[in-house]
Amino acid sequence: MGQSPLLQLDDVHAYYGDHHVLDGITFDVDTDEVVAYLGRNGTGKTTTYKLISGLLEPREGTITYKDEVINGQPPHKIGRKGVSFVTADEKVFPHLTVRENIRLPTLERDAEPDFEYLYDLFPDLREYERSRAADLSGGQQQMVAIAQALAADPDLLLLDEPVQGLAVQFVEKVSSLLDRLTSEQDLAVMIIEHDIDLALEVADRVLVLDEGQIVWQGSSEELAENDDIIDRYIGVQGFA
Ligand SMILES: Nc1ncnc2c1ncn2[C@@H]1O[C@H](COP(=O)(O)OP(=O)(O)OP(=O)(O)O)[C@@H](O)[C@H]1O
Repeated sequence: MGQSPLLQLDDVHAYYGDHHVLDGITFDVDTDEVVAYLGRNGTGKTTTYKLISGLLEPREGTITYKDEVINGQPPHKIGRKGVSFVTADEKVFPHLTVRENIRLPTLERDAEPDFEYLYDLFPDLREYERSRAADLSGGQQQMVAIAQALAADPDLLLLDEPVQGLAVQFVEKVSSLLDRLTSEQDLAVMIIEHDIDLALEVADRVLVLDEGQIVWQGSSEELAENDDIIDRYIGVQGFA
C-alpha cells in the first residue's frame, strides 16, 4: 500500500449563501510537489484555499490532511497542523517591522523562527529587518508575507497570486524560491497563478477549475501541449 497524500479533497461543495461556488471537487496533493491551481476569475480557487485553511466550512464532502478530517476546524488549529495560506491581499501588518511580521506565527509557540534561513532565502529582508513593512516595496512586502508563512514551518503552503502586479525580477525570484524550498524541505505548495508561463515553469502538476469543478488535471508538460484546455479554461492573461 502506498503512502496516503498530504491533502485530499473528496467531493467538496462550498456555498456563499445560496451561491453554489464549489460543486464537488476532488483532488490530492503530495509532499514535495508544486501544484498550480488555475482557472478564470471567480471560478472558486481562493474559496478552495479558504476551505483548506479553515476560513470557510464545506457544506458537503471531506478535507483530509495528514490522514485527519479537518472540515470545520478553526484556522489557528489547521495552521498549527502545518497549513500556511499567503492571501492575495492584506499580506503584512504595515505598522510592524519586517522582523516583527515574520515572528507573528511563532509568538504563541516556544520557538523563534529560523531567521538565518529566512534571510538566506530573502537577503533583502535582512537589510530591512528593522524597517516598518509599510516602507517596503510591493515585492519586498510579498517576500515578508512568504517569509512569515514559512516561519510557521509549514508542510503545505497555499500561495494566492504571489507575483500579481510585480516586476519581472521578482517573478524569477519566486520561481527559484519554490525550486529551492521543495528541494530542501518536506513541503507541498499550491499556487494560484494567472501567468500561465510562470505556472507551468514552477509547477509539477496542474489542476484546472471551471465553474466550481475540476475540469482537467495533469502534468505541466501535458498542459503546455494542450492549447484547447488553455484557451477554453485559462485564457492568456500573462503580464506584458
Ligand atoms: N465572501 C464572499 N461572499 C459572497 N460571495 C463570494 C465571497 N467570496 C467570493 N465570492 C464569490 O464566489 C465566487 C468564487 O470566488 P473566488 O474568490 O473563490 O474565485 P477565484 O477563482 O479565486 O477568483 P480570482 O481568480 O478572481 O481570484 C465568485 O463568484 C465570488 O464573487
